[in-house]
Amino acid sequence: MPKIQLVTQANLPTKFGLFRIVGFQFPDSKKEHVALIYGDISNSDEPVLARIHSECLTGDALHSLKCDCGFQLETALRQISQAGRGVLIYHREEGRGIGLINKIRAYALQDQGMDTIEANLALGFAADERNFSVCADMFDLLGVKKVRLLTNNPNKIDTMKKAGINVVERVPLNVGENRYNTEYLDTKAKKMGHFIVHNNEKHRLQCPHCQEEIPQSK
Ligand SMILES: Nc1nc2c(ncn2[C@@H]2O[C@H](COP(=O)(O)OP(=O)(O)OP(=O)(O)O)[C@@H](O)[C@H]2O)c(=O)[nH]1
Ligand SMILES: [Zn+2]
Repeated sequence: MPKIQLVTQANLPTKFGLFRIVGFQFPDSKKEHVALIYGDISNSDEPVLARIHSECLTGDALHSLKCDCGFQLETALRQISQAGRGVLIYHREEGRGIGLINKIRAYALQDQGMDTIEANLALGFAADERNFSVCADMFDLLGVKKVRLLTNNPNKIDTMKKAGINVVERVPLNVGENRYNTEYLDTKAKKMGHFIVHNNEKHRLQCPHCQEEIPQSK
C-alpha cells in the first residue's frame, strides 16, 4: 500500500494560539489525517512535545463525558502552545478504528452492562482496531524524529519506537475523570495496560481550563 502523503497546509488560529494545520492523504484510499503544529519544529535534534490523538467525535466535538478524549485534546493543545513548540496528530481512527456508527452500537451494548472491550468483541471487532504506524509516517514527513509523547497508551509508544521515532519521554495525560467515565478508564487500565492515574475525587468534574467544578444533573 502506498504511504501517506503530505498534501497541503495552512494557518489555523485556535483558542490556544496560532497553529499550522497540515493535511495528509493516502493516494489510493483518499483516507485523510491532519496534524496541528505549533511553533518552530525544524530543529529535529530537540525533542518535540507531541500527541497522537485518535478521533472521537462524541468526546472531541460533542462534549461527551463517557470518555476522556475531549479533555485530553484540549489539554494537549494547551500544553503544546505553552511549551512553545509541538505537534498534535489528529489520527482519524474513530472508535478505536471501528467507526462512528459501530461505536454507537458499542455504546448501546455498554448501556446494557458491557464494558468497552466486551462490546467491541460482541460486535465482531478486536478490542482495538487502530494502527498507529501511519502516525510515524506523518512524524517523518514533518521532520519530527524525537518526541516527548503525551499519552497513557503503551502501544503508541511501542509502535513509534519500532517505526524509528525516538520517544525520549512519556508525558502522562490524566484529565477529565468523572462519574461517567470512571469505568471506561478502569477498563483501559486493567484490560489494555494503559497508565491511568485516578484522581481522588472521582465523581467531581473540573473544567480543565479554570478548575471550576462543572455541575452535573445526575
Ligand atoms: N470502540 C470504542 N471506541 C471508543 C469508545 N470510547 C471511546 N472510543 C474511542 O477510543 C479512542 C481513544 O482511545 P483511548 O483508549 O481513550 O485512548 P488512547 O488514544 O488509546 O490513549 P491516550 O493516548 O492515553 O489517550 C477514540 O478513537 C475514541 O473514539 C468505546 O466505547 N468503544
Ligand atoms: Zn472519546
